[in-house]
Amino acid sequence: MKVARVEDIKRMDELASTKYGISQEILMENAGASVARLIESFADASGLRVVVVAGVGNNGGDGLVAARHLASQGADVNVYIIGDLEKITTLARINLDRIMRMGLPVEHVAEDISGLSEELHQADVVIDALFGIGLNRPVSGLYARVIDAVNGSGSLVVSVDIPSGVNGDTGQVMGVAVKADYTVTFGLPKPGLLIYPGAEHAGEIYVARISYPIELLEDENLVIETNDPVQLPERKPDTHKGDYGKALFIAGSRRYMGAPLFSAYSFLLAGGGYSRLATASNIVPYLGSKASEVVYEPLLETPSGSISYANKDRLLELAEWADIVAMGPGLTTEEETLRLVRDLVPLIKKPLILDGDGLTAVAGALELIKKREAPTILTPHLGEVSRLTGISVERIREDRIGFLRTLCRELNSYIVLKGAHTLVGTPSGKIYVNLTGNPGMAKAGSGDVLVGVIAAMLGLGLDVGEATRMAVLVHGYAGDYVASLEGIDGVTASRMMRVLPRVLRELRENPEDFYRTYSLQTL
Ligand SMILES: NC(=O)C1=CN([C@@H]2O[C@H](COP(=O)(O)OP(=O)(O)OC[C@H]3O[C@@H](n4cnc5c(N)ncnc54)[C@H](OP(=O)(O)O)[C@@H]3O)[C@@H](O)[C@H]2O)[C@H](O)CC1
Ligand SMILES: [K+]
Repeated sequence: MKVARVEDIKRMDELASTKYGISQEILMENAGASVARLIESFADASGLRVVVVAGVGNNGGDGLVAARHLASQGADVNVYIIGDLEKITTLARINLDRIMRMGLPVEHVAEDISGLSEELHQADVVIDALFGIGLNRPVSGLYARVIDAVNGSGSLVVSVDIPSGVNGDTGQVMGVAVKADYTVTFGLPKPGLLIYPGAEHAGEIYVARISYPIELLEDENLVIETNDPVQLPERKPDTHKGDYGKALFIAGSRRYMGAPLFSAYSFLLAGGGYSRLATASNIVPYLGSKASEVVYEPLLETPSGSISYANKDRLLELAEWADIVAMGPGLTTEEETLRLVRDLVPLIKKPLILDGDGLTAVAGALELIKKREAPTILTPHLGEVSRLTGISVERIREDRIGFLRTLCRELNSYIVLKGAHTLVGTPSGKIYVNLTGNPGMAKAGSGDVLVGVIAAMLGLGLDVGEATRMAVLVHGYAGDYVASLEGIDGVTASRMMRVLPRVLRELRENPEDFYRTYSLQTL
């Protein structure tokens, strides 16, 4: 499903009326009606005590339309308007007029919110229609007090379009924000509903169809979309291991033995063909006993047990043999090893996955990545991408998607920006918001499994963009699968690795289960 930023929605609105003659009034009527419809789907409207908290913009207008629909179904609706009535929009004014003529109790809250607070506590349902995509500054004063009162009401809260106070594009809370049980968003989901903390404020998201033409909903100019599964290529009967990708993993050290194991073995468990692990010779016997299907290339070590620079030529030979190269997991930050990584990055003429210490090696030396011809996939978490670019985590959090789009273009790379939710960016500036995964996965080793799965998706024959985003989806799905079996605290890299084959079988045989679990509901 496409995801629409505020600017996208404004363009869609413009086109809806200029190109199709679909007026804002029609859109508002459908929007408000969809909010009422959601509420009627879980509660009998007659006698239902509903409090609508409406701003003076069109978000408020939607709330007033919902008030009218619910009242006409017999609900007991009280409406509170917050804001300067001099600035009320035309459409909000028209709908305010309609409900007043219907005799609905409407109160304009200027300063004292005691009446409103009392009503909020008595309400069965509160409709939050203060701000939507028009939020353009931190919430303060009376609005902040009203939002606190809504959050403290203990009533079920339905937010109109976006929980008021959440930035629709970035998911940041602008001072204070409504914590909703449900959000009914119009036309297409906004990024801020899918990125934390906005995602946490949205509750269950329903995407309401309000009669935008399909062409607008699927417009190629919409650069963000939810990360939906791609069709996995069939494993043909008459094939041999080389057909599913020959992957070279340059990983591990005497200190980190799990990382190379998780990445090289996950590749095989996610369908990869030939897994070759070039690692510190000292740990090969141990790893060999853990994963005998992996082929090992013992490497010369530094005194502290990291991969030494002397291996450079041998590694370039191995890269020639491979279809895919992954470099970084568990390498350590020993200077000699980082120098080796920096020298290898521009010389490896195959798709290269850079993770963990491999990213540390190129931090501040991004031209090494820019001058690569073969595809590059980077898999940083927030801290790593901050080190990589020198931009603070706080700055990145202000606009993750904008930051990622710029970085992918600059580095001509596919970048997995791990987090909640993980984002996948492509060099052409497309962004995929991944909806699988859970906080239990934020553990050592989890990222190493992802490296192996990306290599496996490439080995299965997906193109780089599809392979990267499908791997992120599979990885999160595996994490959710283990969390459902073991509880969220039991999600470990080895458990995730073990369930990879089952997750792939699920995606091959029952993709509808995926959609049922992860797709945003439409209304
Ligand atoms: N195309 C659609 O998706 C449809 C959208 N609809 C609904 O319309 C809103 C957007 O309505 P809009 O009037 O543009 O803005 P809001 O209602 O979100 O905000 C109202 C005004 O509030 C002011 N504002 C912004 N931030 C703050 C703040 N922190 N404190 C106080 N006031 C604030 C701002 O006006 P200013 O003049 O003060 O800047 C906003 O304009 C959309 O979300 C949907 O719900 C249509 O009804 C259906 C189709
Ligand atoms: K709202």
